[in-house]
Amino acid sequence: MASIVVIGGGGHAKVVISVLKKAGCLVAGYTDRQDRGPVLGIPWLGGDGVLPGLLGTHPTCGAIIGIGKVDASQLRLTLQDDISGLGFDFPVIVSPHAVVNEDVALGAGTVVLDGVVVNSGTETGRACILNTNSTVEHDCRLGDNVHIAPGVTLSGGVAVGHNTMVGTGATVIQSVSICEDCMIGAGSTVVRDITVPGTYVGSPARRIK
Ligand SMILES: CC(=O)SCCNC(=O)CCNC(=O)[C@H](O)C(C)(C)COP(=O)(O)OP(=O)(O)OC[C@H]1O[C@@H](n2cnc3c(N)ncnc32)[C@H](O)[C@@H]1OP(=O)(O)O
Repeated sequence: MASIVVIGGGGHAKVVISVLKKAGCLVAGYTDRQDRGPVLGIPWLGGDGVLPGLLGTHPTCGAIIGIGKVDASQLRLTLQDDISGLGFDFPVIVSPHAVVNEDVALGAGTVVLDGVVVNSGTETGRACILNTNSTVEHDCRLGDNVHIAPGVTLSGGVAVGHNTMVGTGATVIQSVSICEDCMIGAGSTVVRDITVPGTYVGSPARRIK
């Protein structure tokens, strides 16, 4: 049976491992710089240096990034690309408690956590996080490494560029585009296109950095 290794053993990894277990995946272990002990019963395998050897013992092993994202950094995507280069597949992980409707395309290594609704016609890039209880309405376009934080609502036809994070509980009205490398503050409301990378907060959201 194929198994999966989780990259990172912190808080986001815990959520991902819980979803993997519910989805019936066999989790081989997690990698991390430090031994955090078993995470939800899943063992530490060592640092990322153990990954090439793992393909020898677990030839059908896939991987998923268990490191969260609270900014517009590229780290998760860089890690995913590096580990893909070793020969690991990055499957799409969807919680059995999420709803992904017809005609949705999710990029490699994207995780869809509990309570998420993704509506028809939406596409995401690679390594995205659709976090707990977020809603991604119809016909949205998300780039690579986008984090839609818990409780966010993206209305229909929204576009979000690579590496952007939309913070907890934020709302984006229909047909708005947010460019790459942005940080949208928790609880903000985005009502106009955002075309310059930066940090945006408030209702309506305005650039502060
Ligand atoms: C499962 C999980 O936990 S996933 C993680 C989810 N986490 C999030 O969604 C975090 C989102 N992050 C935020 O909202 C942050 O406050 C940020 C990134 C927008 C700003 O953080 P920083 O860059 O550190 O800015 P800082 O805290 O210095 O605030 C700058 C100003 O913006 C204001 N501000 C910061 N965040 C917000 C916000 N969300 N809404 C309105 N105003 C805000 C501050 O009050 C401050 O105003 P002041 O200068 O008048 O005092």
